[in-house]
Amino acid sequence: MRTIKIFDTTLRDGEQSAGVNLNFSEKLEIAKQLERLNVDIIEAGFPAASKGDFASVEQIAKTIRSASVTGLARAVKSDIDAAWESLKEGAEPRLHTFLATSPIHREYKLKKSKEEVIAAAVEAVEYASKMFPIIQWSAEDASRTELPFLAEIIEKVIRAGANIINIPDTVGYGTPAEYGRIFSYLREHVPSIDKVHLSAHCHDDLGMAIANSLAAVENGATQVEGTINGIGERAGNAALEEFAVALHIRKDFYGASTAMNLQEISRTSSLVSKLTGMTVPANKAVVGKNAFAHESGIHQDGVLKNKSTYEIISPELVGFHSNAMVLGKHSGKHAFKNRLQELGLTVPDEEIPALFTIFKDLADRKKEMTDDDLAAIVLEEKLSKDQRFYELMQIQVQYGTNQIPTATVTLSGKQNEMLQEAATGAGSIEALYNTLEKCITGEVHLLDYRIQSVGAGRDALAQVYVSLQYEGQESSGRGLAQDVLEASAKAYLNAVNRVIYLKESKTAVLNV
Ligand SMILES: CC(=O)SCCNC(=O)CCNC(=O)[C@H](O)C(C)(C)COP(=O)(O)OP(=O)(O)OC[C@H]1O[C@@H](n2cnc3c(N)ncnc32)[C@H](O)[C@@H]1OP(=O)(O)O
Ligand SMILES: CC(C)C(=O)C(=O)O
Repeated sequence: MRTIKIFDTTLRDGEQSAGVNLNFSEKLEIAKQLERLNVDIIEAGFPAASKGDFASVEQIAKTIRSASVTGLARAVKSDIDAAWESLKEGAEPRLHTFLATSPIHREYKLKKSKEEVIAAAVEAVEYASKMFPIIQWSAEDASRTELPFLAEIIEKVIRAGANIINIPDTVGYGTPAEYGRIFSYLREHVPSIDKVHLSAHCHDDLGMAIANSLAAVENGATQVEGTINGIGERAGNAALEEFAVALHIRKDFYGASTAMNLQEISRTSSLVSKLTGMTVPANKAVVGKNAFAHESGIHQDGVLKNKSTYEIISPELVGFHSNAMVLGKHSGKHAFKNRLQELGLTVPDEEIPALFTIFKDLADRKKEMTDDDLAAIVLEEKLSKDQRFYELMQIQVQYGTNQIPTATVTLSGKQNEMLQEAATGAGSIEALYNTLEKCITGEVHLLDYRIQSVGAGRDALAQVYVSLQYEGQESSGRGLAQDVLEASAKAYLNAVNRVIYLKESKTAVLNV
């Protein structure tokens, strides 16, 4: 089994993502997490680019001990000097220097002939080798470079002292077969190729960064570069978490793995996402919110019978510890009951059908049911079942910017009688609570009212907490509903019902 080295460039190429600007301490935080993830090389920045970049590369090099820290430099002496100054105290100082080789870049950007490009690259590597023990040289835009010229310049930079040769697909133009062929071509046509490591660096402009990286591995690459969550210039880089998990899951096919601590993937991904502000799409492979979610009944049934039916990666493998099986309107009783058990909610079998009806009713209106939703509806149902003296049947609230809010409420009362009232208030909630007060026998004083959403999203459930005084007794109540007003009414009634329940229980005890 070959071990592929992981070169993380989240802090250099990743930070080149439009709109991303990490400060010193954020970069350090990410570098420390990358160390926990156990990547082999951390490209901490481009030291010559700015004082800030220099300082963070320097600090990261001094701090990180178990990974090799590197910095990028053009084929320019002052860039290489800046890189050395910032990296020299690292555990294993390593330079990453590059020069474009493709005809497009030579002609339009560098304005250099092939000979001039070779001379500049060789000079930079020779200069760097007086300082750095390890030098990586990259042929920028390698995938659009004439292969014989690529082989020629690579042979010369190896002789000049480069230890790692990187073949970037700078603009994400290569296809897997084509990109893989570059590696096999170089292995055949560069005489000194066995003295160096070959590295793949792929961009995702055509969505092929991972496929290309894997093709490179099949054709002899021993190092793969990329970023966490695939962030980076334009469409981004190869997502390292996807690459490492692909190798792990398909080691039977690739015969290769990485030293990455896969359990740290979820934490690393969420840290990078938080600090860069680049949210991870829900359907993103390996780290997306839905990556381990099974929504439809047939899939859920299959997974419950044997996970391997629909799950090739376990969430635990990459550090997700909760089962994210999404329950929704297409779910069945098996999945529902199973989820309750996993949440530690013990519900007797005979109560499952009633709960399932409530759940389905809500799921019809809500996109998906989270664990919090499930726990909330089950607790609501379980805990208030015996305490329903006043029960909400219907509410109607009229509200307009220039109108007096008016509420109409229908309740079922203590003796199952129908109670109906209407009242106004300064706002909708006050109108509602004034109406409820008219329905209920006895005096009610509202003491506190709080509302919060259960889970996220516009269709999140509303959880209302009230505290009130009913017939001289303080009580609190909870109400859960998709609508704020309904949740408010339920919370109010729940608090009143608790007082009645307490009084009735005391009477019952006294009567025994
Ligand atoms: C594919 C990649 O991701 S490469 C890395 C890209 N990352 C970055 O560019 C971020 C950091 N860059 C910077 O801060 C700035 O571009 C600096 C500090 C490096 C240079 O800034 P400036 O001196 O203002 O030059 P500017 O960026 O406008 O132009 C780049 C110059 O470098 C030259 N150049 C580009 N690549 C190389 C190279 N590998 N070796 C030598 N020269 C190079 C360009 O031809 C151009 O030269 P010119 O001024 O003679 O035309
Ligand atoms: C500097 C090189 C490696 C690069 O980032 C690219 O070509 O994409």
